[in-house]
Amino acid sequence: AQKIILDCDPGHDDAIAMMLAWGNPNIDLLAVTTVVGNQTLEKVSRNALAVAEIANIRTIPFAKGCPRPLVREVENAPDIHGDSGMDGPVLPESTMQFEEKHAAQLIIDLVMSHPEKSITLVPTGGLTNIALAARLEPRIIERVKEVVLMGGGYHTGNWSAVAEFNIKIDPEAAHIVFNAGWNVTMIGLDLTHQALATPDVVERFKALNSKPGQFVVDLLAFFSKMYKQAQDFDAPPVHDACAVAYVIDPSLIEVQQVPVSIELTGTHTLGMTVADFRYPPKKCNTWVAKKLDKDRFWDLVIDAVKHL
Ligand SMILES: Nc1ccc([C@@H]2N[C@H](CO)[C@@H](O)[C@H]2O)cc1
Ligand SMILES: [Ca+2]
Repeated sequence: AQKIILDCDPGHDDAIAMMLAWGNPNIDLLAVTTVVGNQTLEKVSRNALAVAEIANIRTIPFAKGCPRPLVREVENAPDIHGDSGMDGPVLPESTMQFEEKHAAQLIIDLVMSHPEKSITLVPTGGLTNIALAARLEPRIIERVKEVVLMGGGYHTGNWSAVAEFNIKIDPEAAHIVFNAGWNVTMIGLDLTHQALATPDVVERFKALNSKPGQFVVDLLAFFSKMYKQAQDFDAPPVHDACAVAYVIDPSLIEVQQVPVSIELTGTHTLGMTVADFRYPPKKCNTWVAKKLDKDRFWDLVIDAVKHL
C-alpha cells in the first residue's frame, strides 16, 4: 500500500479525498494535517475531525498547521464551502483530539522515521504547511517519495482568470514546493474539472444506504448548489479526491512532464502556474495532469465510501 500524509482544508472535496484515502485498500493513510484555506484553520480542523467520525478514522494522528499564509493575508472561500467550510450535512461532535505538535513537525517526524522514498505527500489545500516543513527540515526533500498535489491549472483558473485557489492563497509557499527539488505532480483544474459529481453519481452514493454514503450525498447537495451559483457548473468537481486517486492508480490519469513556474509578482497573473509546453522539452521534476478516466475514478470513490 502507498503511504501518504494528507494535508487538507476540509472543504467538501477534501472530505471526499479523506474518505477515499481511508476506504481504499491501496492507501496507508499515516496522518491528516490541516491548513488554513477554504475556511479558517479552526473551522477546517473541526471539519476534519467530523469527517473522521463519519469515516471511522480513529487510529492515526491529526495535527493542525498554519493559520495564515507565509506572507499574505488570509483568504477563505465561503461562497463555495459556506461559513463552516463544510456546510450542508449535520457535522457530528468529535471524540478525537489533535496532536500538540504542529502539522509541519508531524510531517517531518513521519518522513524522517519511515524508510526513505516511502511516503507521498498529498496536499489538497494551500501549500503553507508543506513549504514550512521543507524549510524547517530540508532533509525531507530527498526523503519524500513525491508530492502529488491538488492545485494550479495550466489553462484554467478559478480564483482569478488564470490562477487556482490553493496556489493563489499562498503563492510563495507554492514557489517553495514546486522548486524544492522533489518530484511534484500537479493535479490541476484542467484535470479536476473532469471529476464532476453528476446526478447519476449522487444516486450511486445514495444507493449505498449507509451513513458515510448519505454524508457524501449531503455534502454534494450543498457543493453543487454553490458551484452552480458561483461558477455556473451543472455539477460540482470533487477536485481533491483526484489527487488521492492518482496515488492509488496512476493509470487513471494521463500526465505530462513539463516545467511549471509560479507567478509571484504579476498584477493580473499572481498565483498562476505557468507550464511551458514549448519544444524542445526541458529537464524538470514537475508533471501536470491532463486526462481523467472518469468511470474508473468514480468506481474507486464509491467503492471506498462503501467500505468505510
Ligand atoms: N471556488 C473554489 C475555491 C476553493 C476550492 C478548494 N480549492 C481547490 C480547488 O480550487 C480544492 O482543494 C477545493 O477544496 C474549490 C472551489
Ligand atoms: Ca481543498
